[in-house]
Amino acid sequence: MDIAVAPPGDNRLGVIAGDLSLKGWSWQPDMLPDALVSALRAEILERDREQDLDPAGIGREDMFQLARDVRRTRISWMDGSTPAQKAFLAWAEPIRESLNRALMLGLFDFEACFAVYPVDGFYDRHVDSFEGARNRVISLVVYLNEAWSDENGGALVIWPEGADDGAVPAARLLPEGAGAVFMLSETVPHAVEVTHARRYGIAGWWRVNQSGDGRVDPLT
Ligand SMILES: O=C(O)CCC(=O)C(=O)O
Ligand SMILES: [Fe+2]
Repeated sequence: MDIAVAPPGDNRLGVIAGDLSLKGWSWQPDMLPDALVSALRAEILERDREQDLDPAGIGREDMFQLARDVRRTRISWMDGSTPAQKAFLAWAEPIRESLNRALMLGLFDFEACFAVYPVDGFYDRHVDSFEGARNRVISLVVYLNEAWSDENGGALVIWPEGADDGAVPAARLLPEGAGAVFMLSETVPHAVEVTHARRYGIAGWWRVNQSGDGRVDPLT
């Protein structure tokens, strides 16, 4: 069964592009359509129940290392093989096109994973782009939690672009269902505070093409 998903309205896409160029991040409450959130939530709950999730590391491939002192999450990469994933990837595509038009970023592909933070899960302050490669350019996080309150912890803390360690955060966002956060992957530091309730979401990244110098990108 296909899930019909209308693309986000043009105005919202314009606001996101404006926020990104002005301050490097954008918070969009209630951004995902209800039908899409329900389907994605059903899938992440199912994967959680079936324990079909892997401990997340830092970095990828040869740089991959488990780092439980930095990050405690379980993830499952999307491959577009379920109706919910297909609908989510289709929902993300016009955003890529719009960001490319507005900001001339040359975003080329998109990778995403389901992410479950167990009770006591967290992710220390970091930026999303790996050292040495300009692969991830824009980060997207969407939340699939049914209801969330401040006592649940698990807030996403965002610092201003390029802020140093002691800087005052720019925002502290509760992971409320259907909300979406956009960030410049290379320059916006962020962290997930310790969560006191199971916390469900998706993390995704739009990447630029790294082909050249004897390597073909994407690798798959
Ligand atoms: O779940 C969040 O709020 C942020 C996750 C994150 O920073 C990441 O996966 O890189
Ligand atoms: Fe991140």
